[in-house]
Amino acid sequence: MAAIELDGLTKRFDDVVAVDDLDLTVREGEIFGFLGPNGAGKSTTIDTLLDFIRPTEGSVTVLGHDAQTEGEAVRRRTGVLPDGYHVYDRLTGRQHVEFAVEMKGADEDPMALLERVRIADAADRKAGGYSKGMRQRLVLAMALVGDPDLLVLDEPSTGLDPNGAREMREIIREENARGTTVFFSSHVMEQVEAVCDRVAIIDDGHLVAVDTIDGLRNASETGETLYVYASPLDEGIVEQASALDGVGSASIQDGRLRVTVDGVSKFAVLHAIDAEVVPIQDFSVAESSLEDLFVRYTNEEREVLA
Ligand SMILES: Nc1ncnc2c1ncn2[C@@H]1O[C@H](COP(=O)(O)OP(=O)(O)OP(=O)(O)O)[C@@H](O)[C@H]1O
Repeated sequence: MAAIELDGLTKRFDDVVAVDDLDLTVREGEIFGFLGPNGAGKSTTIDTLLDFIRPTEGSVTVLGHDAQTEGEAVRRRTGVLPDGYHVYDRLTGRQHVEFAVEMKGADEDPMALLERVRIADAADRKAGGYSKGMRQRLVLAMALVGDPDLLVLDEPSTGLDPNGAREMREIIREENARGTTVFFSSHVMEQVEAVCDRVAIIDDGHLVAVDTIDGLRNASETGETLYVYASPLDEGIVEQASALDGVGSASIQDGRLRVTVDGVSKFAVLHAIDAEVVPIQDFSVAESSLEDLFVRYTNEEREVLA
């Protein structure tokens, strides 16, 4: 059974089409990244999963339940870390979790949940004194009450420092290892690349890609990026390099010529740069990051629509 099944999901707000005919399947047990630039439709999609927003057209099925007619069953089995969460400054961490346990009619030990999100040592401090990362983990502990089968995280790394983001990734992995499907939205590519089995990219309400990160790399043929050390480097050189066969894009970055290679041998491109554009002093090769892929997919989509 799929953890999430969107079938022709469309949501219009007056004349704004926030989500347009979205088909998407998230399998049970996956860590699934839902990527898109600001305003792409991520939060709107997430809100339909929990029946906070009703689709204009299409259907949403979560853990085998219809999100509209069986919303309560969905919410019982789903833990949510919302984008705009807040904590009560004057209550302790433990009190927050106790409250969530009571609300869900569960019988879990709040301390065990706080341990899972690694803030047990601050359990009896007031949440008003927690850092942003601690507050977020506290809300995550509340989302974990009732042992959800699906965890929905809306932008879980926003505003976290690198340590906080890493810790969040570790917690996500641990929860997944306990058997929980994780669906999280993000525009922080690094976060998604490090932890996801598959990703979907959405732009302007449309689904533009669904695949593993390796699959996206192969499909977009942006297998590699070359960094070429040469002198002189100027816009004329960039223009000449862009025009070479097999070059996706060229730019100057940190004093190097950055060239993406599209479906041809990198050596052919290096040779052409050296022979026809500028003598190469040195070079390095990097695999495309998800960030490159993301920019490419979302830009292509805009070009198609233009
Ligand atoms: N309640 C609403 N009324 C009118 N328009 C809305 C409403 N909610 C969202 N939209 C519009 O729908 C589109 C998608 O918004 P949404 O918040 O789903 O994007 P997002 O991908 O979550 O963006 P972000 O990364 O900025 O949170 C945007 O154009 C937004 O302005």
